Amino acid sequence: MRDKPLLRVENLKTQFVTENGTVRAVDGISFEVYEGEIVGIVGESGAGKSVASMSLLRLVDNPGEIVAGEITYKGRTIFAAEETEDGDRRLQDGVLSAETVRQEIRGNEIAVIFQDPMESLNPVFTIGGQLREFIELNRDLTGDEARKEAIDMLREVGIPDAEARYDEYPHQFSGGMRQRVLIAMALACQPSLIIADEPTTALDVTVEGQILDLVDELQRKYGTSFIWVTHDMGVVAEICDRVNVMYLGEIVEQAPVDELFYETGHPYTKALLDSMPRPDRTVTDLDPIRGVMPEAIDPPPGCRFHPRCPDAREVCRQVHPEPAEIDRVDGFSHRSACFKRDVFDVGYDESPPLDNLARGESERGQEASEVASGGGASE
Ligand SMILES: Nc1ncnc2c1ncn2[C@@H]1O[C@H](COP(=O)(O)OP(=O)(O)OP(=O)(O)O)[C@@H](O)[C@H]1O
Ligand code: NI
Repeated sequence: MRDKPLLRVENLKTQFVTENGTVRAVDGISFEVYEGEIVGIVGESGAGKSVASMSLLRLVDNPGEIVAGEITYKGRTIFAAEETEDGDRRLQDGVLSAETVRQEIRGNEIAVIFQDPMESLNPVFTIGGQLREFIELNRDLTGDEARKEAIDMLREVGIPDAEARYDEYPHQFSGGMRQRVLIAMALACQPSLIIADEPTTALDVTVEGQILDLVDELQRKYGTSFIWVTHDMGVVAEICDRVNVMYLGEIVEQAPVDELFYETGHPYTKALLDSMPRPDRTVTDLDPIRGVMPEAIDPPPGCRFHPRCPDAREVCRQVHPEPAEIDRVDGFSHRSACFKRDVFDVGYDESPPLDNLARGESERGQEASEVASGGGASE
């Protein structure tokens, strides 16, 4: 048995009521974060990664609302509600108020790093001033002590000449440097968990690699847990311990990172991996994922991935798969929501294959790439 998780999310649902209908952005996801691990949330644009991570601190913007599920952090209930029969939601007793989550949990316990540092940094104040003020607000340090701590933090995240650059403004820092400042801010309150929503996506790959190395190092030093949101399996491979793969509001696969890469359970995960550049294959070998992800407003019936899945069968169109445990590794579950595995007793093997668009295109795509590699593509 493992220790209790730091964070537990159960059957979380977050929706946006719009003119065109209800967007089921996050539709019943469950996962845990244990102490000291980096947990990835990966998936294509629109999968629900950001809404899911913002829901954890109840930071969903209007008209979004968490409609169901339970979020517990160190034994405190950040959110717990149930859908009533008439479709309303009812908060359970003992749930922290939104105010308490903002004051006692956010920053001190769970910090957030966003993709665009300029959203979090004020252009008219110096980097050092902002960091110092943040430290004064959140920790028992003032004046020179806070200044010294701010400089130490800048040094810690790899800002060269930290003392001199303390007095510079955000626009004098490169994108990578600004992202390092945000990491310093997140770490400044010594939180147990940092939620990072694609913080390296806008950076070039070299700088991205440096930031990922830094996070890895700091994670080891401070033992901080991370939730790392990305659309990039390369990033997942580099820093995550365990991974949640999201598709259209659902977690379709969940596994320790090596298991996900080498014992892939879900065709969507496989498609993400096949579309990832790797040193051992040429660009022409890359296999983009067929079709586009449908709208979360009107998800396909059955398995939501079935219209794009090369392995889809009739049963996949009719029955909706929930993630089920297909293996256990080092005490962690490997869950997949695909009927191909024997744990699902729904007659996948006897079910007729779907001759859908994805299959046709998949076969054509394969021929094309065979031709390309047979032609001796060099780059
Ligand atoms: N304010 C909003 N109003 C209506 N729908 C929204 C709103 N915010 C997000 N959504 C919808 O919720 C779904 C999930 O969006 P989300 O931003 O979480 O995706 P994501 O996986 O983070 O994508 P990306 O990689 O592009 O950041 C999408 O269908 C999106 O259109
Ligand atoms: Ni996002």
